[in-house]
This record gives sequence, C-alpha cells and structure tokens, in this order.
Amino acid sequence: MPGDRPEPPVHVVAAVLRDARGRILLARRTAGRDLAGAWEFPGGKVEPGEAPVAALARELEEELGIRILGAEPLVSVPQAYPHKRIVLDVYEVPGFTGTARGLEKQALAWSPPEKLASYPMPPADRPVVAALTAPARYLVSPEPESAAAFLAKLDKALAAGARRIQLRARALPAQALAALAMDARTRCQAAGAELLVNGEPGLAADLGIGLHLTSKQLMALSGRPLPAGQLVAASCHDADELAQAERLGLDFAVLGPVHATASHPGATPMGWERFSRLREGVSLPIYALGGLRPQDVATARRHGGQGVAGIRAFWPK
Ligand SMILES: Nc1nc2c([nH]c(=O)n2[C@@H]2O[C@H](COP(=O)(O)OP(=O)(O)OP(=O)(O)O)[C@@H](O)[C@H]2O)c(=O)[nH]1
Ligand SMILES: [Mg+2]
Repeated sequence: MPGDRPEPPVHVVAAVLRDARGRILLARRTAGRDLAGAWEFPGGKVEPGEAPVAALARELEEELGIRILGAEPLVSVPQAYPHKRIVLDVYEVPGFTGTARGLEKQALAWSPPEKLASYPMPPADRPVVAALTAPARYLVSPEPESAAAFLAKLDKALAAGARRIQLRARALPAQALAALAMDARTRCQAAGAELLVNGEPGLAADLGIGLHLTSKQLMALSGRPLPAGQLVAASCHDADELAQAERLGLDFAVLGPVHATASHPGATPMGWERFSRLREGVSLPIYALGGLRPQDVATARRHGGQGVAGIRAFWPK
C-alpha cells in the first residue's frame, strides 16, 4: 500500500430482518462475487450521495422485494479485507411489507438468533452476530473490600441486568480467590449471567467458568487455554495483542484505554478513531474500555464495538 493513507472504506448497509417467530433473515452470496457462498445480512453498497437508510431501503427492495418501515442503527463495523476496507453499517428493521424472496437467485434462510454463529459468514459479520446475541456491557469488579461486600454488590448488579462479569481481585491469595469465584458462580448461574475470572487457566477450568487473560498472559500463550464453549477473553491495547487474541480463537477482547481513566493513570488514551482502526484488523467482538460509562454503548457500537466495559461506573452504588 503506498504511504500510510489507505483508500477510504466502502460504505455497506445491511439489515436485521425478523419474522413473527423472531428468526433473522440471512442471504447467501452467489457464485462469482467476492466471499461467494458466505451467508450475510441482506444489503449492499451505498451509492455516492445516497443516505444510508435510503440505500438500505433500495437494496432490500431490489434484492428481496420488500419495503421497510424503519431502521434503527445496531452496529457499524469497520473491517479490512485483503483488497479493500469496508464499513458494514447494520440496522435493525422494526417491520416491513411484502414477502422476502431471493430476487437475485440468492438462497435465503431464517435463523434463530442463537444459531446465527453456525453459518459461515464474512469476517465483518462476527461482531454483528455478537451484538445481536451477547451482552453490551462487561462489568469488571473493583478490587473487593471483602467477600461479603463484593457478593452483595454482585447481587445488585445481577438484579439490575448485568449478564457478563469479570471477577478481578489481583490482591487476593489464590485460595480466597477460588472461594470467592465459587460463590460468585452460584449467583451468576442463578441469574443466567456469564462469569469470567481474571487469573490462572486452571482455576477457570476447575470451576467451569470463563477466563479473562491479562495482555501479558495472552502474549505468553500458544493455544486457547480452555475448550470452545467455555469463554476466554483478553485485555488488549494494540494491534499485536488483538491479532494474538484472534489467532488463539478467543471469544472476545477488551480494548483501551479509549479515554483517560483514574484506574490506569499512566496509560495514553487511544480515542475512538484509533479504536475503530484497530478493530478493522480482526473480526473479534471487542468491548471498549477506559473512562466510559454504561450509557456509552451506542457510541461504542458506532465505532464497531460490542459495547463497553468498565469498573467503577458500572456497578450499583
Ligand atoms: N450485504 C452485505 N455485505 C457484506 C456483509 N458482510 C460483508 O463483509 N459484506 C461485504 O460488503 C460488500 C457488500 O457488497 P455487495 O456485493 O452486497 O454490494 P451490492 O449489493 O451493492 O452489490 P454489487 O456491488 O455486487 O452489485 C461486499 O464486499 C461484501 O462481501 C453483510 O452481512 N451483508
Ligand atoms: Mg448486496
């Protein structure tokens, strides 16, 4: 690539269309086009001067013969492919008229949300599937003052809807951490929430819970430390760490700091623009971290993030 100024990305719009049973429509890319055979969310390229939602309406009329009744932004995923960059700008469509048919001879499939991940899709679609099926907020525990105080806070957070939680207690001795993780596991299971422990792979394996790796642990590994089905995530700060997380087949990453934060005063904030550029290079779902609030999910999604992660601002008082 000449110089450091890549071509501007191709703007692609796509839709999440649901049937009465909540299933989501996928279309199969036909032979002879790039990524032929892959399943995708129906849509296509925005034409010069065209508004994104107008482009979406046009594409769905041309490809499926339907008229949409609205469109709400879901997530906008910047993605680098070998020969181009795209931004896959995905909208939830609350309703449409007409019956969806494959007017360009493309196969169609209605998939329950939990089955979407089993369809082969282009790399940009993985963060979209994650946005549709996994939590938008990842709560990281503050260093617990005591087990009882932490568990009381956890109960409150679960009652308030938290569904993905990292137990991070770097100052606790191994046995105390194991005991606390066990109590936290019982509560998270009852609430249908996911729990990841920041610690050794063996602890997560023994307890059957998820594992959150520090970037140092991540870079020292040569394979995924737990089987598929048991969550593994990592803290990342740059392109190398994200590439390693993808290579190891991790489930998601946390990337930051986006803004300055009191908990990591020495770190240089990357800002949203750099967050987007880093996200382009991998297809992992990525939470933004650093000086963010729970209500920043929409901003994170505009930059291709799964949502936001945080410590202080994310826990009930
Ligand atoms: N529509 C759609 N395109 C996607 C998705 N994911 C993804 O990587 N893409 C990429 O975004 C670009 C969209 O181009 P397209 O071929 O659908 O565009 P289009 O409907 O305007 O058709 P055409 O340019 O082939 O005539 C392709 O490079 C495609 O591989 C997705 O979920 N839906
Ligand atoms: Mg298309």
